[in-house]
Amino acid sequence: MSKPPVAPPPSTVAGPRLAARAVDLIREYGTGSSRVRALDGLSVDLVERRFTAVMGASGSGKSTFLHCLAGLDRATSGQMLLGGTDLGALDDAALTAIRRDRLGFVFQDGNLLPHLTAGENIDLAASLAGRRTDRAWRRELVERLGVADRLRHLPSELSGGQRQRVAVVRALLGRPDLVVADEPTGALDSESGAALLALLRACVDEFGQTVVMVTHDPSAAAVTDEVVLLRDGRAAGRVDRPTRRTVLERLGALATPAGVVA
Ligand SMILES: Nc1ncnc2c1ncn2[C@@H]1O[C@H](COP(=O)(O)OP(=O)(O)OP(=O)(O)O)[C@@H](O)[C@H]1O
Repeated sequence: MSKPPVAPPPSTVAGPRLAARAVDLIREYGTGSSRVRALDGLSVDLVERRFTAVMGASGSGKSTFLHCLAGLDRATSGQMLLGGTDLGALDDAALTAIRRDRLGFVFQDGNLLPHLTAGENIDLAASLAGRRTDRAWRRELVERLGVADRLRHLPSELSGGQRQRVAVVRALLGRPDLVVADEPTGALDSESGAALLALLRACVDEFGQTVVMVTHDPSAAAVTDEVVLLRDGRAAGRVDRPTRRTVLERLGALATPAGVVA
């Protein structure tokens, strides 16, 4: 007896392999009259081994999407697929395991634990997971990000930009398949921002990782392979091989009512 056809998981669909796919994602916060729909039927494909920027006006749902993508938040409905795994179908323990094994997340504010030194923050995930740290890779990361001399300091003794860079080391140390970064250059001066973007670029080009980054900065977006635009919690087009100029144009068009391009 022949089995009914089963849809292939996204990572085996012909064409570029997908690192992740959002399907009709809805995320609501609050109830009743205070209910906010942060994501309103968002569908997005994220191609593996590509550097993707997520852009859109303030409040368009970028951070909410990133949190769903990284398994830090659950959608109200719709699917968030990581490879072939539907994150919404996982219990908390399985979700934690995926975050630990496959994801690196850089938060807007660094999100370091205040009572641990920068170095201890960097090593915490590996030691909790009982994993051995790749010392050479750790040394390369702290040097490339310019925090080698700050590792014995508490987060409160670091600048915002240093905290951000320590958080990047922490996120990249385990060589996760998917690196998710929420405005990683937001707190950095232009030189540190450029070094960080070059490192994220290297994650894709040299190490075969997938990077997804929320940014408001068209120059940062120009370092990526592709920009996904959001508007009012929905997909509002993409910019392939973006330049600062094409990104600015598309963001400008998005700001007008007729500007949504599928
Ligand atoms: N925890 C929450 N509780 C209630 N509303 C929320 C929550 N998180 C986000 N929102 C709302 O959802 C919408 C989308 O927010 P989100 O932070 O995803 O947007 P964003 O595009 O990342 O914005 P920004 O560029 O300003 O960071 C906004 O209207 C926001 O106020």
